[in-house]
Amino acid sequence: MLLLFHLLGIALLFVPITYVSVWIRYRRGKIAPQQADSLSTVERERILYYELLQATDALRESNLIGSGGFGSVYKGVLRSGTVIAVKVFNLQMEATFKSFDTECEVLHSLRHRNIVKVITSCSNLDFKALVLENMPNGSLEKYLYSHNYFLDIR
Ligand SMILES: Nc1ncnc2c1ncn2[C@@H]1O[C@H](COP(=O)(O)OP(=O)(O)OP(=O)(O)O)[C@@H](O)[C@H]1O
Repeated sequence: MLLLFHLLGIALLFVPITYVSVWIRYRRGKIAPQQADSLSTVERERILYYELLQATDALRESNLIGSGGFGSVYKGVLRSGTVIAVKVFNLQMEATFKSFDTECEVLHSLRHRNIVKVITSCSNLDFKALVLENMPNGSLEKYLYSHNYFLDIR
């Protein structure tokens, strides 16, 4: 009889523990796909290659703003009317792939009024570009190292 009480006690303990652990596993399982979903939403928000071509008039020479160590920057206008700067990475150089990934990662995680904002990116096997907020006053470098440009800091 005593043994029966013991077994009943164990069973009574076992049932809620099992229930709680199954519930925790179920919640974890439910949360993981939600995170994946939100990531894929970010992916989906990436701009399409043809949209970038449309915005920059097929990377027209007259839209070229400047060039840097890893590629060229073009001015463009999205269908919404937003003026953008498209940094197209030169994939001829091996280091460019790493630079694109690093710039994506760093600029996406930084948010400051003095740091250029990354609107989105466009990436496939043979084309990589960052869509940046357009800085109409151009490079800070020219203000820092030229005698002909002055910043109005009043
Ligand atoms: N968001 C922007 N808005 C307007 N012009 C920009 C923007 N980003 C870059 N530019 C222009 O394009 C030029 C090239 O920029 P880019 O970032 O490719 O070169 P960088 O600043 O020398 O950096 P890196 O060589 O490391 O890529 C800049 O000097 C600037 O004149």
